[in-house]
Amino acid sequence: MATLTVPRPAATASVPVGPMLSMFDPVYLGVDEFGQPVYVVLAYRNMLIAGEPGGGKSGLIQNITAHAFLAAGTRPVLLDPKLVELGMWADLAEEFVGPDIDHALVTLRRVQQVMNNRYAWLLANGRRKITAADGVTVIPVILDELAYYSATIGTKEQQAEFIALVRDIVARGRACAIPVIAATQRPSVDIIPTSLRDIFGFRVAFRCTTPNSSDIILGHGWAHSGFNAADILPTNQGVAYLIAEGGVPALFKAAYLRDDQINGLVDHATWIRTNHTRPPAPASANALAA
Ligand SMILES: Nc1ncnc2c1ncn2[C@@H]1O[C@H](COP(=O)(O)OP(=O)(O)OP(=O)(O)O)[C@@H](O)[C@H]1O
Repeated sequence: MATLTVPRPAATASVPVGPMLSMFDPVYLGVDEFGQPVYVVLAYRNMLIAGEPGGGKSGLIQNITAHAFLAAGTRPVLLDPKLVELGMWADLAEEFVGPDIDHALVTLRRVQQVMNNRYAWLLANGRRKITAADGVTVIPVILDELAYYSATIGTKEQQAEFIALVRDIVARGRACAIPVIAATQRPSVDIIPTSLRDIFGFRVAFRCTTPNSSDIILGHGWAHSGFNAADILPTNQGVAYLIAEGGVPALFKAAYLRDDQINGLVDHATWIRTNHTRPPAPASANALAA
């Protein structure tokens, strides 16, 4: 049974930064109701994040993305139809997919192939899962707005293939260091059927409009037992329920990175990953915005 890791570090404990971080380390998400830090280990678990627009999903995704890029031995794959939520990391990503279903499908097929290769390697070595000691890169697949690819753009066949690929990577990726972190602002059964929801080891419910949507994320019956994301005030952005497989939902407030802080982290990650500083924005981009 997975449980939330909420360590209480000594006052003198230092924060691991830069190349010492690993995707096998606990990822900092924010603080719980008692002001204690909330960490989760994502190398072997997938995370589903859902809630109404403006609740704070992208803020949480940003924390996880920053950890992924500051960690050594990761090749994050990003899918962001809005472009701007994860776009600042695009140059460092293994692949960055915008609002393009063909690109999304090609990318996920590639990830699936890597996953199949890793399973073949595990089988050949009589092993069942990849560990940090194997030195294999972790490929976090970070997806901001699942519903865009599964219900908004593309043909029915493309949407179905997209969902089948996500489902397969969520189901099999965790043993071979390919965790999926997926967000959606549409917590409804057509977007998150129970069979898909239940294979996400961690689920996060930001404010929802109804107790039913809250249950679609956390699991049936939690709203009735008092764990109801519809009770989170709209003004309390960043607050969410987190449930780990087999556990009980717990309220927490996600840490929030401002744009200038994200840019500072991108600069730092660029330096540690490429040994170069980040080039300034092209003049053409500035002209477009004028
Ligand atoms: N953890 C947080 N602490 C404080 N403020 C937050 C936090 N998370 C989000 N906010 C505020 O709420 C706004 C919306 O957050 P965010 O973009 O993350 O929501 P979202 O759920 O991703 O919305 P959408 O579905 O439209 O993308 C932010 O611009 C910020 O002002």
